[in-house]
Amino acid sequence: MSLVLGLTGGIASGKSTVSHWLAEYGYPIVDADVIARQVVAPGTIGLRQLATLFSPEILTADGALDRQTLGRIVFADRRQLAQLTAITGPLIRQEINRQLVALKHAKKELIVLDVPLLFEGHYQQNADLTMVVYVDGSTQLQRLMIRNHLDEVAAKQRIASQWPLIAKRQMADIVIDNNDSLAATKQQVVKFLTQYGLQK
Ligand SMILES: CC(C)(COP(=O)(O)OP(=O)(O)OC[C@H]1O[C@@H](n2cnc3c(N)ncnc32)[C@H](O)[C@@H]1O)[C@@H](O)C(=O)NCCC(=O)NCCS
Ligand SMILES: Nc1ncnc2c1ncn2[C@@H]1O[C@H](COP(=O)(O)OP(=O)(O)OP(=O)(O)O)[C@@H](O)[C@H]1O
Repeated sequence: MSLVLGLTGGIASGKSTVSHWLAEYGYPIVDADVIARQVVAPGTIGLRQLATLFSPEILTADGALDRQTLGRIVFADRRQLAQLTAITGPLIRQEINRQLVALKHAKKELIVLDVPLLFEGHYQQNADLTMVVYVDGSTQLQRLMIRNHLDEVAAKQRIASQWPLIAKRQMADIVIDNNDSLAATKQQVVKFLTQYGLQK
């Protein structure tokens, strides 16, 4: 039987960093952010629906999704974010379920379900264990501002569009503290793998 690890955190808390390490160990990753891009790729129903709902400025000259512009719109307006999620959410869920079924069928020992909105979207029901990558608010804000070239107001809006990270930490089976160095974080991931007999 496969062990499904629901991996989550807050925006820019270090989820992808941890999932890359787990992928290096050879474990398959079901990555909601990657799927979220696939379901609105050029030519998809998802993109057509977004183009109808939002203003034409969300499309680039060659008809692809201008993610930066859409991000600016939806993270500044909860109503529009809800409209976006109403379109992308079911498409993402369907593809996540499809990948999980295929990986379980292939009897993968560990399947990593990497979903930023794991708890908000009740995806923990699909997981045997949940892991939250945690950082303090000030570190999260700083890393997000640097990575996405956002000012403080825009970065705070993005953080506020998700459940507080501290609440997610309380809900998790396993907490990875990513406040310090990457090496210190990796050590915690290796400890988890060892505890569960997954160190290859
Ligand atoms: C708004 C979009 C176009 C911005 O794209 P961009 O490339 O700038 O960001 P990216 O997709 O890499 O997301 C970065 C992070 O933003 C956060 N985030 C994304 N979508 C949401 C959302 N609907 N609500 C709260 N936080 C979100 C996540 O922490 C995610 O890891 C994009 O995030 C999107 O299409 N979001 C809707 C799809 C979705 O709900 N994704 C979450 C997967 S469950
Ligand atoms: N321990 C660390 N020390 C310094 N920088 C870090 C550390 N961990 C992650 N980072 C940096 O912080 C940023 C956010 O990390 P990452 O992209 O892994 O977060 P995420 O949770 O996957 O974000 P998102 O939900 O937005 O996709 C990245 O620029 C990453 O390089």
